[in-house]
Amino acid sequence: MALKTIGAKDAASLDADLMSVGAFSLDQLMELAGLSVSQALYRVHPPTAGKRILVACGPGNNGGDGLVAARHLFHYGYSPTIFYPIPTNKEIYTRLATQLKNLSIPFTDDFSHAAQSTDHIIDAIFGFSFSGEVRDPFRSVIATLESTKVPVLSVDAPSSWNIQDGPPGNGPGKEFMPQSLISLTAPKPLVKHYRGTHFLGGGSCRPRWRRSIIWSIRVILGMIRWLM
Ligand SMILES: NC(=O)C1=CN([C@@H]2O[C@H](COP(=O)(O)OP(=O)(O)OC[C@H]3O[C@@H](n4cnc5c(N)ncnc54)[C@H](OP(=O)(O)O)[C@@H]3O)[C@@H](O)[C@H]2O)[C@H](O)CC1
Repeated sequence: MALKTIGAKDAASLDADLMSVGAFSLDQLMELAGLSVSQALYRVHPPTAGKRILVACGPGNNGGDGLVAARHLFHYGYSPTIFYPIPTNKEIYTRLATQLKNLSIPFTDDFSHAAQSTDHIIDAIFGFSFSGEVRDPFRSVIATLESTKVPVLSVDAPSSWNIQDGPPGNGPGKEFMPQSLISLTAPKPLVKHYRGTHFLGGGSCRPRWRRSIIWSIRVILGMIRWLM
């Protein structure tokens, strides 16, 4: 099924419109994004399948979605562990990290070690603002995601993939194909290279294709309305 997609530039300007004309705050959008991520994880990996969830968080808003998702997962009964190697100083991220620490959710510095004793991984490293080749300290993290046998749910984009063109031609990530992907706001063009379970917001695109088409149309109409 061909899905309508929006590129990185349009996704960023849609978010900017939501926060200006739409009067949403970043906290609200991130909370909804992280909640959707936690629900997608629950769908593909209920707690009975294993409660240990390793959440890899990058330095941008994609990482913020991961921090929010971890809090919700804790309240569903999972045992999340956070890998967050470049904690960002902006207030929103420090509050999200404090909320997790207040719940005694552990943070780890060693991703490859943590990946050996977890039941599922959430890849919230890079979203639609990723560009170029993966830089350190994330190169070895992407290599671990690529080689691990543990299932991975990627948030908005499989980290290391070009938002427009999909997997990189070489370097870390060229073989990375997460078991699940959740697209936020709308699918990005990279989804045409994706093979796996695909969620849109909180709903899976496979069995719920009618709903995803309607949802995509709503997003496009919304974009046109904001632009006029
Ligand atoms: N509407 C929604 O549903 C919402 C979705 N959200 C999520 O936000 C991301 C986009 O967030 P953004 O902060 O714009 O960017 P990213 O998180 O994708 O990444 C930015 C950081 O990544 C670094 N970066 C970029 N390229 C590389 C690279 N090649 N190697 C290493 N690091 C890289 C970048 O560093 P710079 O030094 O380049 O600035 C940034 O630190 C979207 O995808 C959703 O997941 C929001 O929650 C809002 C609501």
